[in-house]
Amino acid sequence: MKSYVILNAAMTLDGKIATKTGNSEISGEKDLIRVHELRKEVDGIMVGINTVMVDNPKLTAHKVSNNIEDNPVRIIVDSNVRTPLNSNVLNDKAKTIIAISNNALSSGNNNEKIEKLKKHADVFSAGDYPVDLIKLLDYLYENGIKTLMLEGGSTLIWAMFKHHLIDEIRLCVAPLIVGGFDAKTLVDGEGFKTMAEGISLKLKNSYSLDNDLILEYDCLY
Ligand SMILES: NC(=O)c1ccc[n+]([C@@H]2O[C@H](COP(=O)([O-])OP(=O)(O)OC[C@H]3O[C@@H](n4cnc5c(N)ncnc54)[C@H](O)[C@@H]3O)[C@@H](O)[C@H]2O)c1
Ligand SMILES: Nc1nc(=O)c(N)c(NC[C@H](O)[C@H](O)[C@H](O)COP(=O)(O)O)[nH]1
Repeated sequence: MKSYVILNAAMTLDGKIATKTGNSEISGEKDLIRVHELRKEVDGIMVGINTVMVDNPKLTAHKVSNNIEDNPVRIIVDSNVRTPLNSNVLNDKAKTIIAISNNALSSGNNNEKIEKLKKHADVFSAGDYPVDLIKLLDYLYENGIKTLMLEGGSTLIWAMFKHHLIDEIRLCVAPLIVGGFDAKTLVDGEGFKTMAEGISLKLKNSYSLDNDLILEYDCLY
C-alpha cells in the first residue's frame, strides 16, 4: 500500500512554477490560505531538495494554525544528503523525514552530516541512486502517512508522475506570464515521447479565488 498523493502547486498561465531566477511567489493570499488548510488536513508534505535549497520553506500550516499538532510530517527527497543544517524544515515545528539514497548512505562520505541531521530528523534510505520513490511511499504509508501532499518542484513532480504515484492534482493558475527557457515548469524531467504516453486527467472541480483559478483533477492510470 502507498500514501494517497495530492499534487498541489501554483503556476503562471504560461505553465511556470518559478522564474528563471527561482522566484516563485505566484499565489494570491487566498490561495495560500487554501494551501495551508490542505497542509493541515494531510498526514505528510513532500518536496524535492532543490525546493528546500531555493525557497527554504517551513512546510507547516502556519498561516491557519499555531498548533504544532496541525502540521504534517515533512518529507525531503534528498539523494545526496544536501539538506542544509540551518534549513527551516529542520525546525522543531513538525517531524521531518529526510529520504536519501543507499549510495549516499554506504559511501561513508556523509556519515558526519547524517549524524547531525538525525538530531532534527529521521533519515530513511531507499534505492541505490536516486531515492526509490515507490519504496519511500510504502515506508510512509506503513508509518501512518495515508495522505501525502506533494509541493514540488518540477523534477520531483516528473519522477512521481513517471511512476504513476500521483492520485490527484490541485493547481492554482495565476494571471501572470513570465516566460524563459530556464524557468521551471509544472513538470520538467525527461518527459514522455508521445501524447499517448501522457497521464490522462479528469477535471472534477474549478473555481476562482480572487484573480487565481483553482483546478482540481483526478489522475487516470
Ligand atoms: N510554484 C510552486 O507551486 C512551487 C512549488 C515548489 C517548488 N517550486 C519551485 O521549484 C523549483 C525547484 O524545482 P526543481 O525541479 O529544481 O527541484 P525539486 O525541488 O524537484 O528537487 C529535485 C531534486 O530532488 C532530488 N531527488 C531525489 N530523488 C529523486 C527522484 N527519485 N526523482 C527526482 N528527483 C529526486 C534530486 O537531487 C533532484 O535534483 C524552485 O525554484 C521552487 O521555487 C515552485
Ligand atoms: N501553492 C503555492 N503557491 C506559491 O505561490 C508558491 N510559491 C508555492 N510554493 C511552494 C513552495 O514549497 C514554497 O517554498 C512554500 O510555499 C514556502 O512557504 P512556507 O514557508 O512553507 O509557508 N506554492
